[in-house]
Amino acid sequence: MFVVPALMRLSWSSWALWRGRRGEWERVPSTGQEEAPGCHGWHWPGPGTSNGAVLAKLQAPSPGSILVSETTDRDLQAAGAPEETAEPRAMVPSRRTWNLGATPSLLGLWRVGRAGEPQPAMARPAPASPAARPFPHTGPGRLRTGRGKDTPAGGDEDSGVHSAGRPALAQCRALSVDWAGPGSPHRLYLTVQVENLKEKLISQAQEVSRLRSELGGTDLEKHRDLLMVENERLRQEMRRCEAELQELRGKPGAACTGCEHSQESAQLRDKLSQLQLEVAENKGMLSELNLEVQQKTDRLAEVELRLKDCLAEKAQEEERLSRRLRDSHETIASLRAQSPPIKYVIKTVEVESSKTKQALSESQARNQHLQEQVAMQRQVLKEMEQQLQSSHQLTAQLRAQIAMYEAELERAHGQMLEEMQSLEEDKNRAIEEAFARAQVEMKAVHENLAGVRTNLLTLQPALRTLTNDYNGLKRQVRGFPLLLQEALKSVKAEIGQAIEEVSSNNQELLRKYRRELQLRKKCHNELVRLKGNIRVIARVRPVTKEDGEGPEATNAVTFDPDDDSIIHLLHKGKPVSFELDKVFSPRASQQDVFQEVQALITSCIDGFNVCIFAYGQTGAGKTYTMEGTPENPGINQRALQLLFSEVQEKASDWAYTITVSAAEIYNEALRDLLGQEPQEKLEIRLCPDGSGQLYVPGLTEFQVQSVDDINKVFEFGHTNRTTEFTNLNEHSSRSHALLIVMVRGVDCSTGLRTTGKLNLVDLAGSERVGKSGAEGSRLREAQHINKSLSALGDVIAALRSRQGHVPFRNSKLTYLLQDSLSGDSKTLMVVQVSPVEKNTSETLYSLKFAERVRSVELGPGSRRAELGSWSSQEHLEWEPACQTPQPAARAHSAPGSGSTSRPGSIRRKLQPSA
Ligand SMILES: Nc1ncnc2c1ncn2[C@@H]1O[C@H](COP(=O)(O)OP(=O)(O)OP(=O)(O)O)[C@@H](O)[C@H]1O
Repeated sequence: MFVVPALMRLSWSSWALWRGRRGEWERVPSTGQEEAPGCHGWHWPGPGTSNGAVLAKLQAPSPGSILVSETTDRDLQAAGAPEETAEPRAMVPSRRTWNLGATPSLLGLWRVGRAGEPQPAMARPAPASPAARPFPHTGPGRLRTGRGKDTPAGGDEDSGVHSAGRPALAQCRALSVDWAGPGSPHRLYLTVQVENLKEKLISQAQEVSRLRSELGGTDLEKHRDLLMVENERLRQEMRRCEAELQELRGKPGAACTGCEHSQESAQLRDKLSQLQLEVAENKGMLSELNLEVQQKTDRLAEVELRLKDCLAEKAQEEERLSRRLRDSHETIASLRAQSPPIKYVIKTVEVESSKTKQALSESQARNQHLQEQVAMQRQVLKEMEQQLQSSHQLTAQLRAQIAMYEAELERAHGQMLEEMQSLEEDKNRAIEEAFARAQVEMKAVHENLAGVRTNLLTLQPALRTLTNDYNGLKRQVRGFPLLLQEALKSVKAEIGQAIEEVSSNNQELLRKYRRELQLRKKCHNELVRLKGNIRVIARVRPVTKEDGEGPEATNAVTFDPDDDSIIHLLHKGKPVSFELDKVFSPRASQQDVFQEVQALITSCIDGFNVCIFAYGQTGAGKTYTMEGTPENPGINQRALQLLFSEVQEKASDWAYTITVSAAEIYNEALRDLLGQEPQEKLEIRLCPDGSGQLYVPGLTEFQVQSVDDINKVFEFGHTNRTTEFTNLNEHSSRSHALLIVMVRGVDCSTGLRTTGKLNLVDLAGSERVGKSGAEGSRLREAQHINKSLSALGDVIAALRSRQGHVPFRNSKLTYLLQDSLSGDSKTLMVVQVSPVEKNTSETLYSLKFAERVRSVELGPGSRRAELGSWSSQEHLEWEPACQTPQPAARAHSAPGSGSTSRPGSIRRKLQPSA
């Protein structure tokens, strides 16, 4: 880059030096239209020259007049070759800015003005603006020597110059007589040649710089950088592909033939194809770049060759010039040697004119001056040679740099090739892997396809069969409505028949069910009957704090561990045994007692009347057994609970209604415990419908649906009793309390109605108050109690002896319980026993009464004998004959055997009294 300015400086300085030394060069003003813009005329203002003599000087040049123009050697060549062209057309400077259409004439171009007298015709207007100037750096008055990169107007400047040949020496001779003079055309020609060479050097340097800039630094490096960036991108892309491949390899079942992997494989194939395309593009770009580099290299070599040629030509030209110079010197010497004619001439001239002598002396001086100039020019030439040498060195350096750049380019190219090779290998490897994987997947797909084909082949017969079946079914479907109608008809007939059968079966089953129900009832009834329609059980309460302490509070009751129907009583030191249906010790729970009762509850639901009453002296535990406590309820509560649960179990077939009434008999007066007026005495009457049923007008009846309702009823009755009597405990001991439960059922399927009545009776205390000498109200109470209890005994005795007349009306109690003590009714008497010594007399009488009741039922033969009427105190005053405890026979012993089976039985003891 620094070559061109250096050369330009060198060129300009040489001209400036030349002019500065001479101080005689002046610019020729541009003149007229013959001179194109940019043509600067310079003339040598020799003495005695005129405008009109310019052409004559050119045609017959004389010393002191010269034109230096910014022309090429071709211009000068054309100018110095009048024999070749009639008009000096080639004098037109070969700049493109010249108007080549207007061919200047020698007269216009080679006009020489006198010093200090510029010719208007030769004046050339200055460029309008710096931009209009072909070389802006060259101002007016400055000699412009560089041609720059301006294209020659003819387009064949270089070739034209060299091919057409430079002006021959003969031509120069023809143009100038004084070849050796300082202003001779020959010297001018040489000077111009030197300038042309300089220009060529500058041009070559510029060309070299341009090539260097084109080849080395900028574009190639940029391209190389671009390629490196592209390579880096391709590397990253390849690494990413490798990572993806690695990831695909790492995935389990990556070789499977799933759609996802196929898609990934396709994507990879696409990427690979893209990479291949990019590699191909890069290859193409690289080849283009290589081609360009090769072209640039060729051009560089061509320029170098041209430079060499120029140098060679320059050397030849210098040699030729030196040869010419020598020839000129020799010619001058030979001319000088030809002294006679010269002397003759001189003498002639001296003779002819002193003026000529003067001109000769001036010419000699001028010749001397030209010689000095030639010497100076030689010096300049030497300097220029040195400069040329330095430019050679620069050229060598540039070549070295170019070589270095080429090496670097080669290295980059090699690297790029290596990277391309590496990328190619990676690409091939990836392609191979992808291809292998694709092959595996394709193989699996083929296998699947083969399997599918096999299945298809095997399915085809099945498909045919199915098609046949389908067609058959289609035909069947077409006829299906008819078939359906027929089938429906037959099915309807079958269903009707089945319904009839089922209906008849149901009727039969219903009949059987009813029969079975009746049978069950009968069996149950028979079971109860076998157990005894009147069953007697005893329950001994435990010793309580109320019994006190001491000998009177000792236990006088014992039990047979092997027979739960025997109870032993130690009375006045003598043991007395009694046999009942069951004896419960003090350890027996309420549930144990209730288990003996629950069969009667079932009978009540079946439509039987049931009567359960507790008998015993005051404080023996009657109320506890019947009512119990809230925490441990007695027979009443449990019976009703069982009643509700049984009713709910049968709710699907039976609709039951349960009603409850509560009454009290005190001193033979019947009172409603649930009524609004509990003090009102009620009467027992026969139903007016003639059914023989009894009813109590005014007795309140509550319908209950749950145990809670029952509890409310009990609470209400208890409240009535409390309100009526201040000493409830005392009163309750002297009255009979009755809970009357009516169970009415309807068979939902048959409409059969059943009615069962459950009487739960807590009798008054049975102690012998009358024998103890009680008086007044106590006596009256005792009499009523004894009367009612005796009446109960009479009724029971009459029932078990199956007498035609049962004295129910002897007391309010038996009268009210009439329907529950007759017929198929079931009766259970619970004899409550106090275990302590002080109550043994009352216990003895209670047990006697119970045993009598039970024994009366047994033995039909003795029944009649026992059916005599009991006096009101008889059951209390009877003394057992058997003092020794004996095992008693069961209630269901064979009739007639009872009197003989057990010597100590009540019946036998009763016989004498009968
Ligand atoms: N089996 C038993 N277990 C525990 N305590 C009992 C038992 N039987 C009765 N008792 C208790 O004995 C006492 C008297 O009982 P209860 O009032 O039931 O006798 P009662 O025969 O009904 O008397 P009354 O004729 O005066 O009504 C009560 O405190 C009762 O709790």
